[in-house]
Formats: sequence, C-alpha cells, structure tokens
Amino acid sequence: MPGDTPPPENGNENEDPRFVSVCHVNPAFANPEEITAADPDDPIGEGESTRSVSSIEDLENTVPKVNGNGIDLPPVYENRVPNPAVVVVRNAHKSYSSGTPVLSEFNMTVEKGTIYGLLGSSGCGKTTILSCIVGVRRLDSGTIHVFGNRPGEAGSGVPGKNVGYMPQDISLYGDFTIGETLTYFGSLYCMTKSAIETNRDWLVEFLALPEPKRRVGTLSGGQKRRVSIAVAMIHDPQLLILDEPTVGVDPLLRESIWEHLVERVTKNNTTVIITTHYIEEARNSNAIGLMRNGKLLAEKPPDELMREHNATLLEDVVLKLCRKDTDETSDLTDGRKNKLGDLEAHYGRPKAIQENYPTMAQIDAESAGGSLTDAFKRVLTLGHKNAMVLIRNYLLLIFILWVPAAQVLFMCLALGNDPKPMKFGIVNHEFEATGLYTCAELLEVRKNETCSLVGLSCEYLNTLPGDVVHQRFYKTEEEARYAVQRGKIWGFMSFPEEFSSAYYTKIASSALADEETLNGSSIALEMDETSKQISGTLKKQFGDSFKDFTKALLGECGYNERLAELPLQIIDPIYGSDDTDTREFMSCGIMIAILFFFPLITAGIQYIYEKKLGTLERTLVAGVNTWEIMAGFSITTSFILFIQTMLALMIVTVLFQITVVGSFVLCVILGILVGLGGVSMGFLIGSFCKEEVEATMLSIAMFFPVVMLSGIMWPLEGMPIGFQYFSYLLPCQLPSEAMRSIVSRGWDFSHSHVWPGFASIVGWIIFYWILTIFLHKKNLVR
Ligand SMILES: Nc1ncnc2c1ncn2[C@@H]1O[C@H](COP(=O)(O)OP(=O)(O)OP(=O)(O)O)[C@@H](O)[C@H]1O
Repeated sequence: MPGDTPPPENGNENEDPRFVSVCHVNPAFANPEEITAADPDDPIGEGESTRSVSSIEDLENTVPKVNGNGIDLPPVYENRVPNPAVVVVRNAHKSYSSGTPVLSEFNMTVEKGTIYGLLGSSGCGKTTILSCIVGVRRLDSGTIHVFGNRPGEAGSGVPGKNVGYMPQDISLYGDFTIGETLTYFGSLYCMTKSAIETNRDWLVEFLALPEPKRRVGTLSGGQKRRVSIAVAMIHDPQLLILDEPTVGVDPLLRESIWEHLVERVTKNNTTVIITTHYIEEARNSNAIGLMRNGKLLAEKPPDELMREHNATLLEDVVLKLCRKDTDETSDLTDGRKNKLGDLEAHYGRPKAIQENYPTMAQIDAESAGGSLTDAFKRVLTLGHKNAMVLIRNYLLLIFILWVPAAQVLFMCLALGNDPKPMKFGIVNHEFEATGLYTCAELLEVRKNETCSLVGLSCEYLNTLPGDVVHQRFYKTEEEARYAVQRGKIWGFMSFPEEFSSAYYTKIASSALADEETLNGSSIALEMDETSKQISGTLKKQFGDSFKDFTKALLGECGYNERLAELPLQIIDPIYGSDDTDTREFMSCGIMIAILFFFPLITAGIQYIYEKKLGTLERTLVAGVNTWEIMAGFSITTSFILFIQTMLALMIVTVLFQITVVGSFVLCVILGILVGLGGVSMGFLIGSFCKEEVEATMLSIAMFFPVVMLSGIMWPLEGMPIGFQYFSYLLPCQLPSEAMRSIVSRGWDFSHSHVWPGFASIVGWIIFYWILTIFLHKKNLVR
C-alpha cells in the first residue's frame, strides 16, 4: 500500500524494495502450470462481465471510499453496465524511426468517471500511447477516440481544455515562479484571472507546494513534480492524464494525491489515466491496463484480476500475466492473443459507447478556446511568457540586443575599406643623375626654382598619401625585386635617370616627343598581383596622384592644368559620392544578412530547447496551435528586432558616417521583417532538428551560400548569369537591394527596387509558416 515506506528521493525504482520491474520476466523462470491454474478457460475474464446494475448512478455510488489509513480497494466492477467510454483505442500501431514497433494491436477502453491505471515495464510504450491520446503524436494505424472524437479534430477539445496532461518529465520553465507557472498555463486555457487564482490557491494548499513566489528551478525534484501535477489540474479538465505523477513524491502526499483523484472522479465525474511504477498503488484504480511490448495483456478492475489469479497482491497478478505472455510469445502455435473481440465482449462495442456520448457540437459548446479571441489571448500569453523568459535572463537579453549591432560593427571595420598602409618600393635613378641621394634634398633644390626640371620624380612621390603608400627606397631593381620576393613590399616603381626632363618634354610638346623621350618619362611598375584589392588600390592611387602632380606641374610652368585630364569627364555623381567606399555597398547587405541569420539561429535553438524541455508538448496539449506559438514568438521578437535594427543602423550611420538618404523608418521596418523571416525559418529548422547543435550547423551551412549568392559582399553582376537569376530566389537578395536603395539612393517604397524587397521577405515568411504548420499537422516534426 502506498504510504508504508518512502520511495527514494531520486526516483530510482531499482533501489526501492517495493518496486517491481513489471513484466521483465526471464522466460526461463516462467511457470506455465501456474498460469493455466489461474483460469485456463477464461484468461481475460469474459465470463464475469455480463451482469448489470440498474443505472449509471448506481455505479457512481460504487466509487472507492477513503478511510483514515489510506484507500480501500476500489468497488468491484461486477454487476454493472459499462460507463460511456471516454478513451477508446483500437488496433493501434506505432513505431519510431528505428522501425521497431512500440505499439502493436494495442486496444484500450477507459470509461468515464473512472481511474485507469496503466501499468507496464519501462519502455513498453505507455508514454507513447498517452501522447497519442492527448494528440501530440499520431498512430501509424488504428484509431483513437477521445470523447467520441479523434484527438486534434476541430472542436474535440483534445488537445485543449478537455484534457490535463502531466508528462513524465517535469517540463516547466525553471525561471518562472510557481505562481507564474500556474497563471501561464491557466491563461493558455483562457481561464479568467479569478478562476486561475482560486484554483492556484487551492492547488498550492492541496499539493503542499512551497510559496508561489519560489522559482521552479530552485525546487526539489518532488516539489517540481507536484507543480507539474498542479499545472495538469489547473483548469479542472474532464480527462486527466498523469504520467508517473507519484515518482519521488512523499508517501503521505502520494496518498493524498490518490485521495484527491478519487474525490475528483466521484464528485466531478472526471476520468483519470495514470501510469505508475508502484504496482500496489494502482489498486486504487477502478481499472488496470497491463501493457507489455506495446500490447495490452489485461484490462480489468484490480480486484477482479486478483480474484481471477488467486492472488492477494497485484504484483503477483502482474507477474503471472507477464509469465503467461512470455510463454505465449514463445509458443506461437498457441495463438492466444489479446484480441479486439475479447475486449469488446468485456466492455461493449466502442461504437455503441460513443453513441451514448455527447456529440461534437456539445463538446464544442463546452470547450471554449476555439474562437479567434481566445487564439488572440493565447498568442498574447505566449508572447508575454517569451518576454518573461528573456527578462529573467537579462544578461542574455542584453547580449542578444547587441549582437547584430556588434557584428555589423566588426564587419564594417574589417570589410569594404580601402586597404592602407601598403609598403611599396621606390628605385629612383634620378638620384644618380643629380648626385643627391634623398628626395628631401631634391625637393629642397626645387623649392628655390619655379617650373624646375629637377627631381620631378620626388615631386610626384610627394603627392602620394603617406598613410596609404609607405615608401621604401632601394638602390637597384634587383634589391627591390628581392624585397618583393621576401614579402616585404607589394611592388616597386623605378624612375629613369632622365625622368624629369623627359616628362617635361612630353607634356610641353607631346606631339613631338620621340621614342627616347617617351621611354625616359615612363615609370616602371613591378608588382605582387596576388591581392587584387591591394594592387588595384595601389594602381588607382598612383594614377590619381600622377594626375594631381601633372596638373600642378602644368600650372607651375604656365600651361593649362586641364591638359592633365582625360577627355572623359566624370561630373558629380547622381547617387553616392566620389569617395564612397565599398563599405557603404556592403554595410546594407551585411545588416540584412545578420538581421536574418541571428534570429534564425536563436529561434531554432529556443524552439528545440522548448521541445527538449517538454514545455512545447505541454503547450500543445493545452490546445495551442503551431501558428499561435509562432505568432507569440514573433511578437516578442519584433520588439527585440526593433532595438537590434535601430542599434545596427546607428552603428552604420554614426560610427561609419554612412548617411541614410531615404526613409529611416522604412529601413527599420525592413530590418524587422527580415528578422521575422529569420525567425520563421528558425521554426522550420527547429521542427526538423532534434538537437541545438544540428540546428546551429544547418544555419551556419546556409549562412555562407545565402550571403555569398545574395550580392552582399560582391555585386551580383560579378556572378555567372545563371546564379544572378537564382539569387533572386534567396531570402536576403531583394531586401539587401531594397535597403541599399533606401540608404544610398533615397528611393521610397514605391520604387521598383524597394517594394520587391518587402514583398519578397513577406512571401518567405508566409512560405515558412505554411511549411512549418503543415509539418506539425502531418506530425513530421522530429
Ligand atoms: N521520439 C522517439 N524516437 C524514437 N524512439 C522513441 C521515441 N520516444 C520513445 N521511443 C522509444 O519507444 C519505446 C517506448 O517508449 P515510451 O516512452 O513510450 O515507454 P514507457 O513505457 O513510457 O517507458 P517509461 O516507463 O520508462 O517511461 C522505447 O523503446 C523508447 O526508446
């Protein structure tokens, strides 16, 4: 009997002397004689099920009576007609990815207003069938009816208000207080505030919970389990499903839990399905279902089972049935199985039972929660819960808020800037011609003359910006070349001995310049071209500086400076400016990529975390739809995305002096939408992946292709033409283009480069939502 010896606090049944490993019978120890001696002709007790009582009221008067020392055996189920069935499972088959059947030909009938104790060894499939009954998993074949409807059918109230489910694991938010936990789940059931408070206070007292302000994470294992029971009961469900509620619970409390269940069954006509490893405890049930290897071996009131098997302990009955099953399994010619017909003979046909049961419309009327208003309330409750989870982890929240801005900062610091300084060698043969050996000396000579034809090479070198080109002087080309080969400089330029006079001749009378003059006025460049960014920047810098130097020389010598210009005139740019660097091009794309991928990873991880914690299952059992979960998460994330986008834009505009020419508000809205696109894809990934690491790896694997193919780092025009078209299908391409057009060109929403960015990301969000909801509906979620 419960209450004799306390169970081990850690819930380890093997250390508990009362624990009997149900049905783990070594075939070598099976005793066929003992089995057949029990009742060879009527193994499932068909013969005893045909007597009747006058009414269901008569039956209700026969529920167990509680005495001071515990609970008496439940009423005998003989002399009765069956109650309407609340749960009817027929021919259920289910296997997981491993392929091994977990449920096979499983049948089960749970009558209204009874306690049904589901017994079975660890791994025999109890949790699996319970999760199918509450509608969070689906059978491969067979049928389940709960309140006459299939779980998940519109208006069935299952999952939803009609069922309270306590999973085996604690499945609660450790950061929530007891009070917040009960309020949260009560709100998901759309209970009124006062109803939640009344039920919460009662449950806290009845289950001897610590004060409601205590955080769940700080409670002991037993206390957490009691909070978990309270969550299942908060909304007074018609069907209560408790998966091992008494593990690790104090014996006195266990007794009072059973007392309460009996009371609930008696007074409210509630139906309870309970699994337990403490076999004797199950004697308090009105009916026992004994599971083994995915099948039901017996389904009868405990006293009937004990009488049938001449046993005084339920444990002995279980042992006998298991031995019998072992024997039957090893002797296939016997052919005796737990057949559907046997059960129906005992309990009546399920169809007839269902006919007695309220119609769908009645249940619909009873179970509020299907309306749009209720859905809206649930979305707000979920959003509030997500916000509380984040606020409780405020350090994590601060981190999350800053990460995109910090990443934009780092990327803008590292990418898109013109490289500098770059070391470059100079071999100046003009030194030998003048007998001077430094540019400082040559420039000193030039200073005293107007239009001096001495040391033009140094004049030119002087126009090169020192912070961009670090000049290193070498005596010969061989020396400079050796320095390039040693990786000390990016290249070198050499001036011929007669550079100054030849160059002057060239610009003063270019049409008359002979070959010798042209050669003498050329500067030879030998470069390390392995880095196109560096060599390209250097060449551009040399060209720009040479133009400036020539202009100055022409002016000094009385010529028109414009002779130095190319006939190609580049007038003021229409968009951007002359000194716009690649960073401005990249920063918008980078911002979009980060605002997409960071929420994607966090949403995926949080979704998987909730799946593993079991809170997602609990939420689904409360009747919350997938879209409501996604909407709740999106609401919270929108606030975060707003701050993230603002911070990222501030970094770009304030720190990197990039002006947002267009609408700042449009940029923020686009940033939030892109983030929501990431969240939606995160949900999709979270639905596929079991582990956080899988989701993270998948996200990282997608990050680079999406970023590279979206024209974020390099213009689309740089890609093969086929990829250019393909990139329009990626979620970041059109939004990047739209962001760039708003920031740099100041285009508004109606522009053909802007609105497609918005339309594309909204389209992706809708696509991700539909796919995720479809996966959930088809139970393809891992
Ligand atoms: N998601 C899953 N994927 C693959 N296999 C699973 C999954 N869930 C359960 N199983 C397997 O199905 C079998 C039945 O598991 P289930 O949890 O239903 O057993 P149980 O009777 O509730 O066990 P226990 O009493 O230990 O909780 C076990 O072998 C288990 O490993």
